[in-house]
Amino acid sequence: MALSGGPKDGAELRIHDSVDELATDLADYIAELSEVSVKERGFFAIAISGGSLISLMGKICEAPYNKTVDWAKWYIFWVDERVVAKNHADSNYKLAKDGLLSKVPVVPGHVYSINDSMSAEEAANEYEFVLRQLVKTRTVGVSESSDCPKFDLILLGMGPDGHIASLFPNHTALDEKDEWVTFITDSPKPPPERITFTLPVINSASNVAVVVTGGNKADAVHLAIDDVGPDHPLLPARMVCPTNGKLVWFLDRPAASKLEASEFAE
Ligand SMILES: O=C(O)[C@H](O)[C@@H](O)[C@H](O)[C@H](O)COP(=O)(O)O
Repeated sequence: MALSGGPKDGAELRIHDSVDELATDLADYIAELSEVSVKERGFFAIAISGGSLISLMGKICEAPYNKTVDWAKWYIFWVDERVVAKNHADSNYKLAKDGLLSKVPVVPGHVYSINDSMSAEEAANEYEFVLRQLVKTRTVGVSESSDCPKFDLILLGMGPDGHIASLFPNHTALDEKDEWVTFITDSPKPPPERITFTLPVINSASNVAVVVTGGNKADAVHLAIDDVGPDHPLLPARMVCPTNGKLVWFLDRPAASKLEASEFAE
């Protein structure tokens, strides 16, 4: 049974008894948002991360979703990417292509992978340029309160240190306010060179989901969600707070095991 609620800034928590149950709920959530966006805007602009998120999203490629989702209307982006060749084992594009995109009829021209023949800085600039063109045509929406793109859905994982996308604790990339896409060359999680959406872009989305499983992330989940006060480190995941959008945390029991909010305690 999923336990839902929202102790922090209107965020919704969906805590699941098993990873399988979480994966089904996540597929339902994505399919529903896709349907709403296609109905309202004619497109579904979705940005995905790397890591365990991709296998947790796997059910979206299975029945019934593989037949019911309007795949032709999907426009797919990466919240962050490692600066490696697209066929490299570390590539987030390769992970998603092998695990998801090769299994459903998405339109190849709607898959916005990062240019892998450039430096991190050039690739970030080019990705932002491409996004700006798509915002002009409204394929990707535009935020009412900033000049940022407004993705229909941004899907994030979270590391045990509380990083999301390629935004790591205490890194200067967290302070980036002007760029939509930035780059880092010193990622504490290998590989070191990455490009990433900035916080203003993540927080301009209509919907953001953070998908976290496993007891090794329970401390970070607690610090990201509970009312811990200023003496604790401000984790990047805690800075996810959509301005006009909706935030949902998908957690399994081990990841949620250190949450203090009484209604979520074991
Ligand atoms: O490219 C990356 O490294 C990711 O986009 C990163 O932000 C990931 O989502 C988290 O590190 C969680 O990864 P796991 O779910 O595998 O722990």
